[in-house]
Amino acid sequence: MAVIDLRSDTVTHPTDEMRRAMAEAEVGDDVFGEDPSINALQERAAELLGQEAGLLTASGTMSNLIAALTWCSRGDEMIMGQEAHMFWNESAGSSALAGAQIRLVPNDDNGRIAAGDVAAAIRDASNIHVPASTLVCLENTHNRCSGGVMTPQDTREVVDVAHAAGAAVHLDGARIFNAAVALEVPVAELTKDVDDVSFCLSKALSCPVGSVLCGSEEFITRARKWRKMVGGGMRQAGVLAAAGLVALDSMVERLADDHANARRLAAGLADVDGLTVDPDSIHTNIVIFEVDREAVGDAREVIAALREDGVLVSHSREQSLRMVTHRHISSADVDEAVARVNGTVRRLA
Ligand SMILES: Cc1ncc(COP(=O)(O)O)c(CN[C@H](C(=O)O)[C@H](C)O)c1O
Repeated sequence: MAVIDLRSDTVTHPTDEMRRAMAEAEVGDDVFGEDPSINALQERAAELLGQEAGLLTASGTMSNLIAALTWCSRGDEMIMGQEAHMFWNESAGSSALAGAQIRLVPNDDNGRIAAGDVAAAIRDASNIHVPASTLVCLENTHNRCSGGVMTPQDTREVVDVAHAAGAAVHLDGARIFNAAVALEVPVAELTKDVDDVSFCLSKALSCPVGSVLCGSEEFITRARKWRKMVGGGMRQAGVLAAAGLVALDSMVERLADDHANARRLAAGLADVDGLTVDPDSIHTNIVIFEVDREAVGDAREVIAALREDGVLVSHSREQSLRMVTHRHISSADVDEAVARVNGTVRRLA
């Protein structure tokens, strides 16, 4: 039985076109700024996102950490949503390495944080007891909030409040192209107003490795040094950048297919006794659903049972599981996955 892997869009493999481009990539030593493929990707990414410059990093986690290191001094405070990936899934890097305290504000069901909540969280650093609020972090789309999207207006409202208080805004845009496709807006509409933004090449865009951090020339100059410090300086990594250039050319529009499959998946799961999900809440490629403990069982036991039946899912919160659609998941795979989930749930009930 073929396994249906819905754990994440991080499981995607490079396309044949990417592999050809990787093999033929023009390369150089990127520590000296001499890799033509990396330079082309960084310039292309910055232009697409309405920023001045870009920096290839090894991962979204590295990009987010470099943003914290660049904007924050030790003892500063970073404001972010209580469900932020930077708070839940990055090994406390911003605190451990950047020495910044994290201040949480509520996320709504879509993963948005409210400008009013950010304004209320800004600290009065003139008081000797109080840390300075130097960075506000956004996430679009939102991982733990079912792939929810922030609109350009949502983004500008938070940026205006942060800037009024002298804080910078970092956008964790791991899946920013999913947001742009779902909203049917140019990606720059979602990224041009923030102070820096990272997006992942290695998720739904299907590259084997990497993210690109974009911002002002001055920010990127400082970020490049922090990247070097954390060991992220790379040599002939143009073989990776070449895949990124292919991704930006060929893998963005198709994200709408992943979104349609996610809605199809949610509609199927909604009909399974013991599972709860609202198909109308699915806007991109992430489906988070609730498992009734009494009717079905503990979420982690359900993950194990689904694995036995050939469906791989990931854990989200308490009794919630997550499925993520991507280029290796067809609509037929979605229907087969729902049928298998039905069988598993009946077996456990
Ligand atoms: C919003 C966001 N920002 C940053 C990252 C980190 O990217 P990587 O370090 O995995 O490249 C992720 C990865 N998310 C991964 C996944 O979704 O499977 C896991 C949970 O880390 C992310 O979802």
